[in-house]
Amino acid sequence: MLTSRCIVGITALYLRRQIKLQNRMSTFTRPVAAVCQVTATPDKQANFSACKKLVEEAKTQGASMVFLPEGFDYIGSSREETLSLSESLKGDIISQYTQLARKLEVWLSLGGFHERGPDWESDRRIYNSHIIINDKGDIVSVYRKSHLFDVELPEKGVSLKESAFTIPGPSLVPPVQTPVGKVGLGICYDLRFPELSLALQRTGAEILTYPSAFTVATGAAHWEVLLRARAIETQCFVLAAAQVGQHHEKRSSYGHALAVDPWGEVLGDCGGEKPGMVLVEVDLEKVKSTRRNMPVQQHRRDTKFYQSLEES
Ligand SMILES: O=C(O)CNC(=O)[C@H](CS)NC(=O)CCC(=O)C(=O)O
Repeated sequence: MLTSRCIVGITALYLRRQIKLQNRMSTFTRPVAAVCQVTATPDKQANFSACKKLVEEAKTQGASMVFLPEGFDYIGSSREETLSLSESLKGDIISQYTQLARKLEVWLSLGGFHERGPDWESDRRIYNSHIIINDKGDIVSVYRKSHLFDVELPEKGVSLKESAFTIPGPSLVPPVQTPVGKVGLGICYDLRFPELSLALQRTGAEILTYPSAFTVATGAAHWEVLLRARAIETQCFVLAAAQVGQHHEKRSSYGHALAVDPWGEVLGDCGGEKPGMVLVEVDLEKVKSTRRNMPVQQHRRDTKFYQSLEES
């Protein structure tokens, strides 16, 4: 009796282990994206170490592309500090990341790099740049944030003037083919402009990315609603890495790095407390079936149709 119960116990354990293994393997049937959240400070080296750990962990867990937020390099405590810490694409920070991508053979979305502008020596202005690095360590795309966050919300304690140090990007960039799908590039505040997401969708995006450093007040009110709306309108996956928590005495971010599927369902949420990541399987069949079943892109009228009210 005792013996047989024992065997039953062991068999049950064995079966449970098999099921676990099967579940684990089933999460690997599609390419995996890691959507990260960090608490960057003005300390660039510490920020790199923290991001590197997340990238290594994501790779170990099977991710083929890792998404880091706006300000992954640093969040400065003053305009002066933000400017003086900036670098060019050929500087140390980006070369550390290209080496990391090459060594781990993983793709990276670096969500908002403080990039010295073309006339840095004379005007000390930067771009806010979203950089895609492939698994060989090459920079394959650079998108420069086109909508700048100049916002005063006195009753919410929000006052930021991004244009005081940043040049608006000159253009959108075409979606990039990656191991998880075709990725359209935005940054943070760009999320509020559906024109941008539609333009990316029309040119082939299957995944939209909005690496962010949302304020706590605007994040609580708008973040998830906007991300899900962009996913539903475009029938794309939306992956949004985020900054979370306190960066320095004057600034905190909302967190909740999010992964949303083309139906608008939240697949993963990093919460509002601490750094971390969510791993999501990107099943591009979901993009196809959502678009097939409800072909809103085909139902959309031409641009003239929507402008007709302004002209009359
Ligand atoms: O300043 C840096 O170093 C990095 N850049 C940012 O943090 C940017 C510009 S201040 N933040 C946002 O766009 C927040 C948007 C937002 O919170 C909203 O749209 O509600």
